[in-house]
Amino acid sequence: MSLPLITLRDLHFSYAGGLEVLKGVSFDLHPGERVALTGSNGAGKSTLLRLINGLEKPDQGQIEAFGSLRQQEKDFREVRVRAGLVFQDPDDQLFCPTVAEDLAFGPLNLGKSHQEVMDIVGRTLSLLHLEDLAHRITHKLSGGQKRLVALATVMALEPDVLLLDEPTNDLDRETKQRLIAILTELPLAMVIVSHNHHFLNRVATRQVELSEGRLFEAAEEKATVLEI
Ligand SMILES: Nc1ncnc2c1ncn2[C@@H]1O[C@H](COP(=O)(O)OP(=O)(O)OP(=O)(O)O)[C@@H](O)[C@H]1O
Repeated sequence: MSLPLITLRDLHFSYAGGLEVLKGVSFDLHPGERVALTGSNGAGKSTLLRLINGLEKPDQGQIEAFGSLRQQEKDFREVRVRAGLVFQDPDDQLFCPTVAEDLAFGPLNLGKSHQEVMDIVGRTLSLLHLEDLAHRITHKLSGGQKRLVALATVMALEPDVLLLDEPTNDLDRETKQRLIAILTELPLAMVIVSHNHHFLNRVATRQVELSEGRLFEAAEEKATVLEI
């Protein structure tokens, strides 16, 4: 198997003044893997995604991403673009007046030309079947629509890895099916946090569980790892 995109080594983490949430977590994410990250409420799943993305820093342990050790804030700028985190609450992700502007914000910030950005926005909306929402006012969208648009804003950065925190919340059955089809066709590695086991069984190639601050590999691997 190819070299991992992300490696976590013996991560320990506590929020200020709180109990230790992670007590020595090690994990490799390989190209093409779609890893289901499960665990009970408060187990530390969102926290682990935030650590991968550098939004929290470990008390102890190492994070390697895309071939480099990442320690300081500046090391994580590239990681945040290449490992796109879709937050549990879309309102944390969407802040522009319209959907198209929200999608354009990230690529414009990366210095892409107006034409490139227009192409990316069009391509991403079409990939997620969201063309009809392009000129809608973001804060007036439904919960499910916001969730898909939040995913689109991350996809517009053309990441190598997706970190998805509860991606099916607010989605109706049909939209969930559409999301399953989209995710399983994307040639990206993913870590997917969800309590929806039906969804995870359809999408994930591997499952890990966080329990009492430690990460356990599920005994059986699911569908074969996507070869890319
Ligand atoms: N900003 C914060 N400050 C202090 N404690 C926090 C903060 N964010 C989360 N926690 C605590 O850290 C623990 C892990 O939270 P986290 O959100 O990572 O769990 P989770 O597994 O994603 O839970 P859920 O399935 O309910 O979304 C919880 O006890 C939570 O209360």
